[in-house]
Amino acid sequence: MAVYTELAAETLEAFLATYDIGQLVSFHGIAEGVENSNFLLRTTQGDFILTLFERRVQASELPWFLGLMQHLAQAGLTCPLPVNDREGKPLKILAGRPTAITTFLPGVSASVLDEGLCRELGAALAKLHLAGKGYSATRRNALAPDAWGPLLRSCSGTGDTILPGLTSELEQGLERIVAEWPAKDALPTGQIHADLFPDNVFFRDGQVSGLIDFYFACTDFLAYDLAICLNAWTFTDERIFNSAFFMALLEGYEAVRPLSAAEKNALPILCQGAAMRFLLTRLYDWINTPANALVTRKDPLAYLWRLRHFQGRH
Ligand SMILES: Nc1ncnc2c1ncn2[C@@H]1O[C@H](COP(=O)(O)OP(=O)(O)O)[C@@H](O)[C@H]1O
Ligand SMILES: N[C@@H](CCOP(=O)(O)O)C(=O)O
Repeated sequence: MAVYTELAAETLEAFLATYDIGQLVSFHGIAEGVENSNFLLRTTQGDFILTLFERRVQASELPWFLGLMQHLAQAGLTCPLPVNDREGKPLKILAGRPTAITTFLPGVSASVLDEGLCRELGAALAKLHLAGKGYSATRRNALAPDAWGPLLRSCSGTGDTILPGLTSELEQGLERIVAEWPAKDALPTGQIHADLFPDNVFFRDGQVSGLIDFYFACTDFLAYDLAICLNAWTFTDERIFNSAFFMALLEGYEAVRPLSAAEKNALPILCQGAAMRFLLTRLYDWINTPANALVTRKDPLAYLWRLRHFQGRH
């Protein structure tokens, strides 16, 4: 999260008056994250998260995300729950943005990863995939391979200012990924989180205690979600691959949901695709983040090193 839209206390007080969650005690913008504006609200009834949806999220898709969170919570996962206003509405408009209040989850994300945490995360991801089964509404992945070419072209010219030769390296990498990407019905699909990075997972006593940030969730290959996590969790210092973390994450996942042979075969290309997807959105954001926003841009090159690793180049 981040803060792109500032809020005055009076605006927030008036907004909260349409809910039944007590009076505002304090609030502050959350600097972590990059997508939406987020505030931690303390009211006389407890803590809540206020999200103003800013960027990649389509307002028409918000009911799907909120419904997924509700479904997963009912299936036993710990994730934020949308809070309804007095009229029973979970989605409103504040400062011209679609806005939701969700429950606050206690817990902290891991600042230093280890094999045990990777194993736990793998198991939690597989449980999410199983729990998502009963949620039948689908959402197309707006950041699937067909979106990567246009995203790269929209950054053209800028890539090489970050690293000479980057644009042509990405064009070649992308061509191969798109050519080898599994066909639509080649692998099991379902509801995927699609952004289960360490900052979106809370742990307590070494066990996963909660998952947050479902606003990239979509219906896609389950093994692609695993590939995203293998990218995000198994490199230290942003470029050093840790094979023990990789194996632990895979084992944790397979202890709950064993992979099919087709999924195992596809994993190398799915890992390349996952690296490409985060590299491209980071590259786009590197150029397009407003200078006055409370946000820390993420380094695109951290995912170039991952891409090269999964391409077998070191
Ligand atoms: N439901 C929640 N409970 C507790 N903390 C939260 C919750 N949602 C977000 N946060 C805090 O806000 C930070 C950014 O949230 P995140 O959902 O990752 O943002 P974004 O939508 O921009 O990706 C998290 O790292 C966490 O500290
Ligand atoms: N995980 C993405 C950025 C968006 O996620 P957030 O949870 O940090 O807001 C990345 O690392 O590129």
